[in-house]
Amino acid sequence: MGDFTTWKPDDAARLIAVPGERDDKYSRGVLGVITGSDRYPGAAVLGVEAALRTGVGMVRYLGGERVSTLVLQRRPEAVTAEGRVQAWLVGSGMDHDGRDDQTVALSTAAMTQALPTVLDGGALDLHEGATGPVVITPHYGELARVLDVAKERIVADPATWARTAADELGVTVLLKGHATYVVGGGLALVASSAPTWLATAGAGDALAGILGALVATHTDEIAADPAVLAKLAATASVVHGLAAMRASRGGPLTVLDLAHEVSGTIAGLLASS
Ligand SMILES: NC(=O)C1=CN([C@@H]2O[C@H](COP(=O)(O)OP(=O)(O)OC[C@H]3O[C@@H](n4cnc5c(N)ncnc54)[C@H](OP(=O)(O)O)[C@@H]3O)[C@@H](O)[C@H]2O)[C@@H](O)CC1
Ligand SMILES: Nc1ncnc2c1ncn2[C@@H]1O[C@H](COP(=O)(O)OP(=O)(O)O)[C@@H](O)[C@H]1O
Repeated sequence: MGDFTTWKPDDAARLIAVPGERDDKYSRGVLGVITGSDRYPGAAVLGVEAALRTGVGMVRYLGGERVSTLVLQRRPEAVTAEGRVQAWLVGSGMDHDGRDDQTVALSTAAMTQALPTVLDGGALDLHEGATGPVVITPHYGELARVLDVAKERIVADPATWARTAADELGVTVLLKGHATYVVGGGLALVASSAPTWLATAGAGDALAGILGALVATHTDEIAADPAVLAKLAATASVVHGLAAMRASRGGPLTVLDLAHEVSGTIAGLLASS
């Protein structure tokens, strides 16, 4: 993996924000989430579930009525009213070619608040209008679209393309695959703790939720040091991979089972650090 540093569970454990006695739901961090669409409503449910399992003061989900109803049916903890947030997660399950007016307006407003933002799925191109630090989470096909290169070139050398993307786009890049490469803030990290059973629809939506929660609970640290965003991205990948191991137990997994295992994965990381 060349000059990429392997990000290990011990490293990840240091990037978990444990609430203090004086913390409340607001001081811990509020994650604003603009994900899902009528075409892909499940992506919103999976991302919110994974974010809450990662630990965050509040998830504020903003989306269409149908998707909001599905999110609330699964997670009544989610707040669906607009309000202040510390970080954004935008784009998982967003219909890239058919973003509706409400989604465009919400996403555009989110991108100009100078807050740390995770961009996934159908919102990867919104990094251009962002005023805050951005981490994008493409798979190979999505990065090919963003950079307008053939997917085969990225498949052949993902580590190099993760670097190229970070340089060209000026954002932190988390490039998903069996090994996940993270480049940003002067760091080049790789996480490869995931079982191959993780190659299943919706797994990336859960990863985005995990990362969103980690970002929302570290906004002061990100403001102080841009490299923290890359460390959080690699941590999300490690947590995701370990939770997938626990959900899999050597066999197939479902993404909700993975999300369920995130809480125990984090407890395990903290206990062994
Ligand atoms: N339950 C839900 O609501 C779910 C919602 N989801 C949401 O759906 C949206 C669309 O996501 P998507 O990845 O399915 O399609 P899209 O971005 O158009 O891919 C473009 C092309 O890229 C390729 N390609 C794809 N994956 C690849 C990979 N891992 N590694 C390498 N290549 C890969 C493939 O090209 P091919 O290999 O066929 O040439 C594909 O045709 C997105 O917002 C997501 O969040 C999903 O998470 C599923 C569960
Ligand atoms: N062969 C593999 N081995 C381990 N993990 C994989 C493999 N292929 C994909 N993954 C992981 O599964 C997830 C798939 O995400 P993504 O492609 O965005 O799917 P979706 O859009 O359906 O959620 C990513 O976290 C990626 O790192």
